[in-house]
Amino acid sequence: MNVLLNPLEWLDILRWQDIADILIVAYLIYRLLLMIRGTRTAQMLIGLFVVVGGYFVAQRFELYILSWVIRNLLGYLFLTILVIFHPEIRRMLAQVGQNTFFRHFYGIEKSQVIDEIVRSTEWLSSRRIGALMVIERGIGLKPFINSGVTVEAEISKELLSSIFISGAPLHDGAAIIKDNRLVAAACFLPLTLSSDISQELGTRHRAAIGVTEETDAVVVIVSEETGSVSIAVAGEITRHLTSSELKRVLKNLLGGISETQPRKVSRLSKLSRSAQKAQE
Ligand SMILES: Nc1ncnc2c1ncn2[C@@H]1O[C@H](COP(=O)(O)OP(=O)(O)OP(=O)(O)O)[C@@H](O)[C@H]1O
Repeated sequence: MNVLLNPLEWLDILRWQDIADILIVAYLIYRLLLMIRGTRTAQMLIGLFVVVGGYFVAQRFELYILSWVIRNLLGYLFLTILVIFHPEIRRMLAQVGQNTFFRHFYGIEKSQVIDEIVRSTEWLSSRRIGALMVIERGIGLKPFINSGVTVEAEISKELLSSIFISGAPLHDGAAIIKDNRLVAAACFLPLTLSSDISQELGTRHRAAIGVTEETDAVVVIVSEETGSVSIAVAGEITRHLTSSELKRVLKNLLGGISETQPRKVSRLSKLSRSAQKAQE
C-alpha cells in the first residue's frame, strides 16, 4: 500500500472495517493508559520505549553491536511484558468478566455479608481493635489464603469481630472472605511499595493497598491507633469512612454496579451518590 497518498485518496480506499479497527485499537490503548496512569507500570513502559528508541537510534547510526544487543533483548520482549504487566493483565481480564452483561450470569448477592462486615467494623472501630478484611472478587486469592489458617465458616459480625481481638490466635494478619464465607484468617498480604502513601499509615494499611494492586479484591481496614475505617481497592485507599458510607461503597463495589477503577477520597461522595441511586 502506498502510504504517501493524499487524504482524499485515503478516504477512497478506507473501508468501514478499517475505521472500526482503528477505533477499537485506539480505545484499547486509551483504557490501558488510564489503567497504568500514575503507577510504577507507567515508569516501566517509559523505560521500555527508551530501549526501543535506542534500537532505532543504534540502527540509524549503524552501531552494530548496540543494535545486536538490543535486538536480542527485544526478542524476549513479549515474555518481559507478560512478567512486568501480569497484575495489570489479570486486573484487565477480570474487569472484562465483571462487565454488567456478564454479571447477569452469576448474579452476586452479598447484601448480608456487607451488613455483617459493616456491623463488625462498627464494633471493632469503637473499641480501637485493628482489623484487615479482604473480600475476593474476580481474581482468586489462593496464595494469600494459603499463607494463613483455614476457617471456612459463615460470616457473622461476632465471628469477624472475635478474630481480631488482640491476643486471639488469628488476630495477626488478614481475614479473607470468598463466596460469602470467611475462608481464612491470619493471612499475609504483600505490602505496597508506593511512595505516594501518607506517612501516618503503617504496615496494616500498606498490606491492604498492596493486595489491591495485584488483584481486584476489596479490603476493609480498621485502624488500631485511631479506630478509623478505610477501604482499599485498585491500589487506592479511601479513609475515615462512616458506617453508612462504608455500606454504600461496599454495595457499590460488590452489589452489582461495576466500579473497578482506582478512586480517590474526593470521589467518595460521587461513588456513594451513584450507589444510593442504584438502591432507589
Ligand atoms: N503484610 C501483612 N499482611 C497482613 N497483615 C499485616 C501485614 N503487615 C502488618 N499486618 C497487620 O498489621 C498489624 C500492624 O499494623 P501497624 O500498626 O504496623 O499498621 P498501621 O497501618 O499503622 O495500622 P494501625 O492504624 O492499626 O496501627 C500487624 O499486627 C498485622 O496484624
